[in-house]
Amino acid sequence: MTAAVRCAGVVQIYRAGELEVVALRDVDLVIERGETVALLGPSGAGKTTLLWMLAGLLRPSAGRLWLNGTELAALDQRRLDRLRAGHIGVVLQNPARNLIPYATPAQNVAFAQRGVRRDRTRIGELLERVGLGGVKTRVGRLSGGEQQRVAVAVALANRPRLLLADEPTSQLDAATGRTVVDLIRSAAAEEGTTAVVVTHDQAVSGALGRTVTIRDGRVGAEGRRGEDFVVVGRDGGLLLPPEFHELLPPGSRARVVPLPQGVALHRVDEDA
Ligand SMILES: Nc1ncnc2c1ncn2[C@@H]1O[C@H](COP(=O)(O)OP(=O)(O)OP(=O)(O)O)[C@@H](O)[C@H]1O
Repeated sequence: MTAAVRCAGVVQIYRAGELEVVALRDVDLVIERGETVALLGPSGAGKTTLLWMLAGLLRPSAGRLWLNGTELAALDQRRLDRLRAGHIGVVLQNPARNLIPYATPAQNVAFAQRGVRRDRTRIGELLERVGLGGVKTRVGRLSGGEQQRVAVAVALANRPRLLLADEPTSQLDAATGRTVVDLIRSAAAEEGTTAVVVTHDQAVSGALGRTVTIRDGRVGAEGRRGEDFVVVGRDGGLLLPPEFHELLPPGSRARVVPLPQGVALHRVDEDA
């Protein structure tokens, strides 16, 4: 089956005058349809950059990117806009940025359905699920957490193939955060929506099917069912998890010892 997301050697370099920041270096990633992925990693690792790329808001400096088998670089702006409106739901870090402040939650979700089939039942259901059913207040007057929940409903308005959410529970308490995660999980299970969620919240990452940890612009680790694995990069490189830095400090030398199913790394001390 065609993967929902495929990144091959994706690089992003931001240029600010003389300065170059390499935000992503050779990201290889495949996400299957209906998977729910938590994108983890320290601040500045490149998570938001990767999300923006998957949303078609940023074109990679190098590398290739496919959504459901369609290479984004091959689309002209009109086709890209159509793909984004119909098939991609996005929750930005600051949710107020993609909401209409003078409209009600229901009007906001309805607006997301413009140009696509209007589905009033869906609007009501989504707002009910995020605890905002029947709320007639203008969105600009709602709290940050309520706006965040409206943004999730807006992003799911068209049963997107791909949901991209940047810290969608950052302003929610644990119980409300869980309702948002449950909604994302049921969109995946019932509608095949693939979700990529940037989060620092372990309750969120633990409830999603897979974790992908970005470190220093690369996929450093992946986890499933509570277990973390390192990922071998296209150059053969490995990013050792920080908890092993004491055993193998940066710059240390190690002997690579082959084993039947992989290799072991044995530190070689100076006098060995
Ligand atoms: N528009 C930009 N111009 C220049 N540098 C940028 C720009 N956007 C991001 N960066 C830099 O790219 C790197 C990755 O940033 P990004 O926002 O993707 O990280 P992040 O993992 O999402 O961080 P956080 O968890 O703090 O949101 C950082 O070093 C950041 O300073």
